[in-house]
Amino acid sequence: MSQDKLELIRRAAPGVLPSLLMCDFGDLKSELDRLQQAGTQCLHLDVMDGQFVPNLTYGMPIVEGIRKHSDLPMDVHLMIKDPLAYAKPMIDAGADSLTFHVEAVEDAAQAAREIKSLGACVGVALNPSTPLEALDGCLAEVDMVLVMSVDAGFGGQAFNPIALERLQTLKQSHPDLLLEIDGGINRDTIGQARAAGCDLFVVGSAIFKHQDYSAAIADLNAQMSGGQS
Ligand SMILES: O=C(CO)[C@@H](O)[C@H](O)COP(=O)(O)O
Repeated sequence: MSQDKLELIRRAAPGVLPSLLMCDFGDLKSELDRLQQAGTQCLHLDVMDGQFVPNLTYGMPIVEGIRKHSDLPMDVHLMIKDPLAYAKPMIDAGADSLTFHVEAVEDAAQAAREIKSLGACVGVALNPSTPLEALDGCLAEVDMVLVMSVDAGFGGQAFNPIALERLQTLKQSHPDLLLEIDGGINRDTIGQARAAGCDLFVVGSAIFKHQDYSAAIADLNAQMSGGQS
């Protein structure tokens, strides 16, 4: 089952995952329709608890609401203090992939095993200030690594290039892992991240600040492949 979910997420690679953090939540159904029409293959959902990060977003009711209106795979990024307490409720609400922060748990390998046993694809995330070695004990247990290129918590921050070295290192040491990047991804940074080995590109501002999501995503895809828009 977790293998099927991994396959679902893998099918979106290489590709752009719109981060719903930046969307119009008052008009969520239209936003989902616009993203689907723009060719989105997978949605990225940012769950924040106001404790692990100084921002608060949403929980299971919104994830469930999105699931009712969209068949797209949902990649859920848990920026919360106690990811294991919410893993099953999030999966029941419709999450296909759950990513927890290595900084939030005592035993990342055990957390990954627990999430996988619930049937989801499992990812581990790390902030720019956390040493890459913090992942050493859990890489054999996860399907995906989310390399943060900003401090988790807010959209619209500047890209931190430390993420590029990390992607290169992980690609070399663990070529089978899915690699995802999140934060400050736009037409200037997406090509560098792809060249560093990244598979999935979470994008907020560089889609939602545009009126035309199709054009914005097409441009990001073109830049990702080193082409011109
Ligand atoms: O998880 C986060 C922030 O913690 C992200 O998903 C942001 O929402 C990405 O936004 P941009 O940096 O692309 O504006």
